[in-house]
Amino acid sequence: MRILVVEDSSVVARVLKHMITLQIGCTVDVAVDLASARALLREHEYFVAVTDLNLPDAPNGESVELVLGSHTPCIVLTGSLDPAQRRRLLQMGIVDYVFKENRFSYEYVVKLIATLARNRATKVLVADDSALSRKFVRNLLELHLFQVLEAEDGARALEVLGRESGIRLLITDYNMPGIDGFELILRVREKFSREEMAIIGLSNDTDETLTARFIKNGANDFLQKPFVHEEFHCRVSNTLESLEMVRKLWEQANLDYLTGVYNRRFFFDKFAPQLPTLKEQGASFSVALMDVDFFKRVNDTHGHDVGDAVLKEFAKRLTESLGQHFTLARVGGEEFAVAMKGLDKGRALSLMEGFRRRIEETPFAVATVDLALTVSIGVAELGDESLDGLMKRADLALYQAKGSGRNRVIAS
Ligand SMILES: Nc1nc2c(ncn2[C@@H]2O[C@H](COP(=O)(O)OP(=O)(O)OP(=O)(O)O)[C@@H](O)[C@H]2O)c(=O)[nH]1
Repeated sequence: MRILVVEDSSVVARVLKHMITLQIGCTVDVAVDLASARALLREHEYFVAVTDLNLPDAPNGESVELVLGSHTPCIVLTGSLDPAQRRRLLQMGIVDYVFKENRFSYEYVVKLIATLARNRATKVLVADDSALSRKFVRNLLELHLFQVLEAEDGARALEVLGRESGIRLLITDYNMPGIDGFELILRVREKFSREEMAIIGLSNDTDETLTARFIKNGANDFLQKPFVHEEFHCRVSNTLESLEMVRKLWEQANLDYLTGVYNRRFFFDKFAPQLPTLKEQGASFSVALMDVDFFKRVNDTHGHDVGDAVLKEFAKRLTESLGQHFTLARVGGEEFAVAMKGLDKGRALSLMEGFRRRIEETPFAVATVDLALTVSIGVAELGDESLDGLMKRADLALYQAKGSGRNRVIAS
């Protein structure tokens, strides 16, 4: 990623270059006037250009025209801006403008660049029955490099959400034929939690209770139409920032910090409440509990770091073996559990036997050592018991596998 800074003040240019290089880790070129900016833009493709509005050879914002003319997203730095200039710059399609006031202004620029880089991978769905309104919102989002999808009503929005994975933000109008904004949010929240997707409501309805109603229905924020560019972008970026924060908290609570697989808490929270229904339906459900054999020796001989790397590799191999169908968690130090919905004892046993064999056949290449390791596994199929009871039976089977020589799978 390459960034262009067009700035005649050597102090400002140096500060910006330093901060961007340090915090974003990309190459920064500096142009001190329009002529050198033109030459650099000819030579390189830039992810974004941060440009001063007034340069010695371009006193009237010609640098903005130059940058936008080369299809490069443009952030404008300026000492001041009157309302007419502001309107003109926004119409031209700049990403944002920043006043050169203090160090927080430069921090804002760096944060904005980092946000733009993230936005490139962020999908946003816009649901609105007005084509004009959709286009307006799409343009604003595309200026900030989002991947934008559109739906002309609530039903189509649900269709898109069913077919496209990874949509992080839904922006929905209130008044739409068929499924309106409220109903759409309710339906979306049945499938997507607040950790998975953020929602912003829009409306030009003057009902002053709308904001609260949208938020009570599951939206994260609400915008009254018509809105100004700056407010739209602030709301979108705040909403996505809080989504990111909620997601991080969720990850800290539910994922194992070392291997990245689910943790014990997630495993029990997810499956304990499901067991009564699975029993009622007569569905097959098995669990496996596994433990790397003589793992203490790995730590004792090669050190804790190598032990950690083995656990990571073990979790990776197990994830690959299981595919999307089954759930894996690290439930203890070197102990992993697998939940296998739809598998009876026999099928669970053969799946685990395949995995045991693969561990035995392929040594772990960690740091400079090749470690031949094995795993013992206990399997149990759901009977008339709680998840605790089922896990205890799998644990007993694992204990038997250890006791009868290790490197084997035993079903209870
Ligand atoms: N490197 C590393 N080691 C861990 C971690 N958690 C637990 N352990 C180690 O795992 C080892 C478990 O050893 P034991 O329970 O005695 O069993 P074992 O050596 O695996 O032998 P068996 O299970 O009887 O085959 C201990 O040395 C723990 O310190 C971890 O997060 N990282």
